[in-house]
Amino acid sequence: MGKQLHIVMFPWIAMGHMTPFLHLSNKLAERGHKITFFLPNKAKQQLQHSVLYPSLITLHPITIPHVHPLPLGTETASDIHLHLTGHLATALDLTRPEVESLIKGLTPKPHFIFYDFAYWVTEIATELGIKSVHYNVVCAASLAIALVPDRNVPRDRPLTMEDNAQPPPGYPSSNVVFRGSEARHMLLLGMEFGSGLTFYERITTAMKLSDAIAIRTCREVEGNFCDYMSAQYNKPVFLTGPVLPDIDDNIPLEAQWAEWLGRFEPGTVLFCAFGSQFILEKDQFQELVLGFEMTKLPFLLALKPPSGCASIEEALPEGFKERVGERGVVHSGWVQQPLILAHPSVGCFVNHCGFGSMWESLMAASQIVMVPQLGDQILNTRLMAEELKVGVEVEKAENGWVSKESLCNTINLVMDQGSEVGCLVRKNHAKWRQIMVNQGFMSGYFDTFVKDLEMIMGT
Ligand SMILES: O=c1ccn([C@@H]2O[C@H](COP(=O)(O)OP(=O)(O)O[C@H]3O[C@H](CO)[C@@H](O)[C@H](O)[C@H]3O)[C@@H](O)[C@H]2O)c(=O)[nH]1
Repeated sequence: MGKQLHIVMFPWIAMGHMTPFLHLSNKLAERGHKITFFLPNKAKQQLQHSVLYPSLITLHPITIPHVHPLPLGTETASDIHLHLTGHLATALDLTRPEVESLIKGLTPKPHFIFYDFAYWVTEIATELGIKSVHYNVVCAASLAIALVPDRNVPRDRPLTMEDNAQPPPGYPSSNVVFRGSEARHMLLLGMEFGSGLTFYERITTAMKLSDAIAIRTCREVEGNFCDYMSAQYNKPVFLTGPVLPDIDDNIPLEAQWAEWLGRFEPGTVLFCAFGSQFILEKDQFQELVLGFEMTKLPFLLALKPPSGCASIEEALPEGFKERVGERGVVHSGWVQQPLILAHPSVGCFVNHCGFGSMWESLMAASQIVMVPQLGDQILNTRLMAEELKVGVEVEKAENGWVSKESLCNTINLVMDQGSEVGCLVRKNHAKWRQIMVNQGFMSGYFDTFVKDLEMIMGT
């Protein structure tokens, strides 16, 4: 090993950001590097068990100041409704004096600060002679389409759908784009996101001020988008690869799922999960579960109760349980997604194509059906369905509604052994999976990433 690096991690205070920053920390610590990770106290309690190298990784709590109108005690995005998130960004900015004094007190002096939303840490870093790396945990395509200097986001008026219809000049794909009313997902760019900045201003400023941009992706899948980012910001773009946590062989799949999945033939069960964030409306939830019922295949759905419902039981359509019997399970708790995907009975993974699930689906053997909800998930889905052609996106109505027929037909399309589309995506997926699971693929990325860091350290 080369020199031991000391790296400060300061991610946006949302689980969807802190978790992948912690996976990255574990990989760096595995190679002997030291990590100081700043995060709110409650998140520290939640994430402590995921620290694999406690002698090298220190989770350091920071105090999130109260900002009106956030509820008292708010510490992370999970504590609040989406529309309040801008105020949480203001609270993040108010941690600056504490963060500054903590960084100044660290020994040995850190070599790097990794951050995403707290653009101002670069000023602290520059003053202390520390390099700053803007680490991105979403796909390069979503950065390239929305968060580059060449995208025009006017300051003097709200964004319109017309502003968003076209990707920025030189954007390298005509497939990985928003279609029709999906452009509404870009309206967020012009909205205030803490301390009087728009979301666009916050993130592009954060990237402009960095010494390097790092992205949790790989060149094979997103090389053209990474090159575009590098040209737009005129700085190096380093890739970490997917950085998926290793499966711990000592922790088996929970007995209830191992037993239930074990009842079915290999490759026949549908598994569905929509990540940690999104909550469906009740009518859409019911329509989707009816779509699974229509397939006549066994299914395990790990879904949150829809909005306005305290439990899954309360949300299920009338007579659903009696009709599907033992063939279908709708579970509202957390399941071990990677272990379920590794089970031989699972034949199809119906998912929202969050960035974590996207990589996990590529590494799994099952067919892939995608029902994206949020902006980056739509672009991930286009990447998978249109560029790599490894899965199929469920067709939606213009208002975003997914009908039971549409879901059922798409599942049948990939599960039917004779279907042309099913064969094509199976073949392409097998090819990509082979690349990803190849010994040395992930570690190769990581070795290069560490070398990249060492290279800019001396500049
Ligand atoms: O019951 C569950 C549900 C999820 N997971 C795991 O949780 C992670 C979920 O991550 P992801 O697929 O990225 O979904 P979200 O948590 O919804 O991701 C948020 O963060 C991502 C970036 O990190 C964005 O791409 C998404 O749009 C955003 O919703 C994955 O590793 C899953 O294996 C489980 O283990 N069990």
